[in-house]
Amino acid sequence: MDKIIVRGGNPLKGQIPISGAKNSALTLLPCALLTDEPVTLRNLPRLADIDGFQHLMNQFGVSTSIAGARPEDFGRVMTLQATRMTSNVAPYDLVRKMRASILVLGPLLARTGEATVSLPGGCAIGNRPIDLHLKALEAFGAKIEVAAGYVKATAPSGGLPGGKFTFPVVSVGATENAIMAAVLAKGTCELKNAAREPEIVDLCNLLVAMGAEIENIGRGNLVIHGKDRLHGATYRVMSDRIEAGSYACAAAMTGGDVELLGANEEEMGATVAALREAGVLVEETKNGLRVAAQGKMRAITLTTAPYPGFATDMQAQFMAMLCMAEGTSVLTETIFENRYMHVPELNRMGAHIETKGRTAIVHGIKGFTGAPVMATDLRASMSLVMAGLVAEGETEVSRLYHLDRGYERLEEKLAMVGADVERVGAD
Ligand SMILES: CC(=O)N[C@H]1[C@@H](OP(=O)(O)OP(=O)(O)OC[C@H]2O[C@@H](n3ccc(=O)[nH]c3=O)[C@H](O)[C@@H]2O)O[C@H](CO)[C@@H](O)[C@@H]1O
Ligand SMILES: C=C(OP(=O)(O)O)C(=O)O
Repeated sequence: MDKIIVRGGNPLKGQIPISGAKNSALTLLPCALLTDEPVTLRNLPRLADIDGFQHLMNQFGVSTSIAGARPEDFGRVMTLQATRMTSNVAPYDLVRKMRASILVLGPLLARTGEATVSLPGGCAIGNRPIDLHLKALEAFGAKIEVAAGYVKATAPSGGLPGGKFTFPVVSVGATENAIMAAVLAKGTCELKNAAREPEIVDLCNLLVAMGAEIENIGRGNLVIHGKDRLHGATYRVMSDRIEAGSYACAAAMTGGDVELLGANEEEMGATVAALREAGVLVEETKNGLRVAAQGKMRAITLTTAPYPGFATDMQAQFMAMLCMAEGTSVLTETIFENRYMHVPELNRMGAHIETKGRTAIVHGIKGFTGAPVMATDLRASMSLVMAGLVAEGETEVSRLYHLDRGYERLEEKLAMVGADVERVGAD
C-alpha cells in the first residue's frame, strides 16, 4: 500500500488550486437520478469517493461519461444520464465503502417510487445513524421497512404526497435526502431546522437549475413545491471549503504565505474567524484567499457546530495547527462522539493533547518530531500530514485511502508550495 513521506521544515509559499467540494459533489451526483435528461457536473474533484459514487450510479443503469480529463488538470467534467433505470437497489458491497451512498435513497424513491438501500453502518468517527433520513421521508408519505440490513422505502402510487418535518438535530445528509425526495413530490414538503451548509445551497441551486421550486434556500425552513418532472442541467461544483481550510491551517503552522485559488471567504466564515483569532492573516484576493503566518500563533477555544458554526470537518486540522500556538487551546467536538482518533498519533509525534470526554486540551509545543503514523479517518490523516510538515525529521503516513477519499492529489498540491513530500509504494 502507498505511503506519504513528509520531511518537515519548509514554510508553504505560493498558490494552491482548490478542488471542487467532495461533500457537495456527493449530493449533486445522485440528482442525476431525478431526470431522464443529461446532468453535467463541472469541477468534480478526482477522488476515490467520486469514483465509488460513479460505480453506484452505473449499478442503477445510469450512463456516465467523463470529458476533459487531462492527467495534469485538477477536476473533471462528468455527464450522467438516467434515461432508463435498470435497478433501484444499492447493495451492501458498494454502500459499505462509502457512507454517502445513502444519499441515493431520496432520489431513487422519488424517481421510481421505491428504493432499497443497504444500511451504511457506523464508521471510525462515530455511530452515524440514518433515523432522521427515514423519518423525513416518512413524513412526506413514504412507507419505510428495515430488514436484513437494508432499508426499503416505498411511495404511494402516484408519488409522495408531501408533508412537514422538523429535524430534532441538524443533519446534513438527512436534509439532502429529504430535499431530493421532495422535488418530485405531488404536493408541498416543508422542512424545519434543516441544515444550512453551503453544500446544501449548492444542492438546491442545481435542483432549481433542473426546474425544482425551493423557497428559503440557505435557511433552516425550506419549502419545496414538488414538480411532475425535472430536466437536465449543467452545473459547476462549489469549491471545497474544507480542503481550503486544511491548506490554510497548514500554511499558517509552517510560517508560510499561500494563495488558495478558488477559495470563498463567505463559505468559510467560522474557519476564517478562527484563523484570525489565532493571529493568522487572512485576506481576500482577486482569485481566492491569501493566508499568511504573522509570527507565533495564539491559543484559541473552538466548539464544533452545524453551519454557520465551526465545522467538525476542520477540527483535526485546527488541533494540529494549534499545537504550534503559544498557550493552551481548548477544542470541543459536539457533532461526532469519536472524532479524536488523531490525538494519540499527534501525541506520538510530540504533541501534548489531553482529552476529557468531548473536550481536548491542546498545550502549545516547540515542535513535532517525525514518526511513522496512521489514522482511521480522512481529516485525522490530514492533521498528521500537517504535523509532518513542521516536524523535525521524516513522517511516514500510511493508510492513504482515507486521504484519497477527500484530498485531490494532496502530495502534488503540497509540493507546488514547497513542501518536501512524496508518495511512495510500500514494499
Ligand atoms: C458526505 C458529507 O457531506 N459528509 C458530511 C456530513 O455527514 P453526515 O450527513 O453523515 O452528517 P450529519 O449532519 O447527518 O450528522 C450530524 C449529527 O447528526 C446525527 N444524525 C445524523 C443523521 C441521522 O439520521 N441521525 C442522527 O442522529 C449524527 O450522528 C451526527 O451526530 O455532515 C457532517 C457534519 O457536518 C460532516 O462531518 C461530513 O463530512
Ligand atoms: C466525515 C467526512 O466525510 P464522510 O461523511 O464522507 O465520511 C469528512 O469529509 O470529513
